[in-house]
Amino acid sequence: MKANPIPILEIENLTLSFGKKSETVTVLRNINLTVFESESVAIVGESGCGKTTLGKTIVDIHQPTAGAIKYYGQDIRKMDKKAYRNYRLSVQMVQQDSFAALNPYKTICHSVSSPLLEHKFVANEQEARVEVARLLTDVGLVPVEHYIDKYPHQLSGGQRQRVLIARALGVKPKLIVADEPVSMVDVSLRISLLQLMRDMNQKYGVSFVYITHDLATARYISDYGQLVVMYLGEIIEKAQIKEATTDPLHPYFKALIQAVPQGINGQFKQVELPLKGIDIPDIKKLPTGCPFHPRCIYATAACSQEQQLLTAVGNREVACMRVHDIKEMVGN
Ligand SMILES: Nc1ncnc2c1ncn2[C@@H]1O[C@H](COP(=O)(O)OP(=O)(O)OP(=O)(O)O)[C@@H](O)[C@H]1O
Repeated sequence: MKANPIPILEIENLTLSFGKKSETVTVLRNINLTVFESESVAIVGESGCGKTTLGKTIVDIHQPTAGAIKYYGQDIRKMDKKAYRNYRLSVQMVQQDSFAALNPYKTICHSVSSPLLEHKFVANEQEARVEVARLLTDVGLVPVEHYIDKYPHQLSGGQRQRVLIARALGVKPKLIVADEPVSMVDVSLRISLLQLMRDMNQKYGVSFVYITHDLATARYISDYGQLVVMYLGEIIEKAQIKEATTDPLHPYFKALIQAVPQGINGQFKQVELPLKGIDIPDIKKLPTGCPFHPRCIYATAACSQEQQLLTAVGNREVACMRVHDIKEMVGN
């Protein structure tokens, strides 16, 4: 952690429900998270745990049912028009599906230059083209003339993701929420895209919130940043990325770490996961007490009745009442 880091975004006691009355589903509960300048935060968890919903809430596509989001200390719901516009430009989202995110009938130059012209980052189309060329170079789409006048279908998935990152960078954001940016990209190209986010983070100091179900990729995005583990709409562990992945504390996070394939002498070892069951409970019918207790090998009767909220354990936060007992039992 850098000395005196400045918070860009503070999410406070955020809850979000979809639907009305009897149909209500609470998808995010009690989320507290601060993202600092130049930090890359990785949000991990199984499918359906609420990662995308949280990402969309950060950019105000979804509005919280309770709680607040602050941008540089100001509640986004209480901002005047100018401050709100600045927040919307400064907090960008890069979606998972690059094909859907780009207009198939517009060239790359058009798609990347539109926000530049709309928000007056450039004076005219000529200037816009120069800036698009600079942005494409920045994200590694060189030589630029091979890409600038192409249509989305003429590029690969990895190249389209680079275009989306270029478009987001054009409006000089402070924070980019990248939702599974590499999941639809060939495995061979994933690391280079993660490296690009890392480079942009280092070159421009842009913070990233990197959403992924693939824990193995989370360690690639930064040396400086938090890892946030979600389970059924809640954060269950929050720690610095490096420390967290070498010493997971929550039993669910321990299982996630063990699920990451580990090659030993070129062979992949089949590991038995420390879970009672692999099925994720339905978010609409949450278990009583700790939501993880039906799958937890360390759960006691108390875990089915009471829920431990996220609590400081050393320099991280964990939502498990048995965390100290488990540490003693497994000896780490
Ligand atoms: N607009 C919506 N209306 C109702 N329910 C929704 C809506 N959007 C998401 N959900 C529900 O919210 C829950 C969390 O979905 P979300 O997409 O945020 O999860 P996720 O962790 O990003 O999953 P994945 O990794 O599969 O994308 C799911 O049960 C989903 O069905």
